[in-house]
Amino acid sequence: MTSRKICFIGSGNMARSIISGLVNGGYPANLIESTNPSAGKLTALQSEFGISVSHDNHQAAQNADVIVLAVKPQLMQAVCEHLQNIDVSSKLIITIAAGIPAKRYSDYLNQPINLIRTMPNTPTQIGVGVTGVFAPANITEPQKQLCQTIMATGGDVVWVEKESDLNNVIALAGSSPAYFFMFMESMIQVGEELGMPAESVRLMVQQAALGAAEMVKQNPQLSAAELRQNVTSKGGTTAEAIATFEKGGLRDLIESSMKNCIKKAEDMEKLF
Ligand SMILES: NC(=O)C1=CN([C@@H]2O[C@H](COP(=O)(O)OP(=O)(O)OC[C@H]3O[C@@H](n4cnc5c(N)ncnc54)[C@H](OP(=O)(O)O)[C@@H]3O)[C@@H](O)[C@H]2O)C=CC1
Ligand SMILES: O=C(O)[C@@H]1CCC=N1
Repeated sequence: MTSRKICFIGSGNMARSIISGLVNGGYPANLIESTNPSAGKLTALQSEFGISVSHDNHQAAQNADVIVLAVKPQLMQAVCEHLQNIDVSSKLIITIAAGIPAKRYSDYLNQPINLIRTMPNTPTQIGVGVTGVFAPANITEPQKQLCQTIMATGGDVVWVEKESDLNNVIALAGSSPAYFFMFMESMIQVGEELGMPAESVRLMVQQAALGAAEMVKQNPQLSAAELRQNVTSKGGTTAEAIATFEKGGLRDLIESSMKNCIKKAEDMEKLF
């Protein structure tokens, strides 16, 4: 495992997920620092993962070999401008922000930089995440390998050749855990309205989702459609549920949701 010092600028949901993946994946906690303006998240990260924490972005970035930019896109410019007088020529910068083109960061930092753009997702916190990664042409193989090592502690890593493909990654993986949570949220609500005990309802929905995902994973020779058909007895109960989804336009809805997700990322790129 690498011995590079990593600092996270911003300690919100996604930084926490990556830190959790890193520490649980064996990355030394004493090489990780995370910054945030408010104290609560820092205290929690420090006690849970044993990492260093700070309110001082500048000092943390100065001390790090790898800087992970993990603030909201609209704060990114101001956060980077505050770091402008740090010489980052020997550092690797990894951004996780949606909707900011890689080339903008050298303007924000006012110097040439080594930056890799990534799109992780929150299941990274339990080691089953997936991260899309795009490296601009100036990034070296050792820098790519370092990024791969860091992001792989949280799960799978998918490298994309074209930066624009990262917006597809957002729709497929970055944002998509929320789609599945919403599906489960709705099922849990119905189950509870049917009068089943909340704990049993959650267990059934959770295990059905987990089991379905695991079956996709363990049966690469079968398409998702075939796995669905294997559940669906002719004239049976599942067929009725699926027909209701079809009639309600679920497939069109999924397509337009994903396309709107991509469009939002593209629109954000025009703003930054
Ligand atoms: N959540 C997700 O599933 C994913 C998010 N991303 C990207 O990750 C980034 C962060 O998103 P997410 O973690 O969800 O957002 P959060 O709001 O949870 O985290 C952002 C954090 O940045 C902190 N912050 C605000 N200002 C500063 C500052 N000046 N210096 C340092 N930290 C600061 C905030 O602190 P405070 O709350 O105290 O203001 C907050 O803790 C975004 O760019 C997003 O596009 C990418 C993939 C997936
Ligand atoms: O919702 C967002 O903008 C971020 C990016 C992907 C997941 N969360």
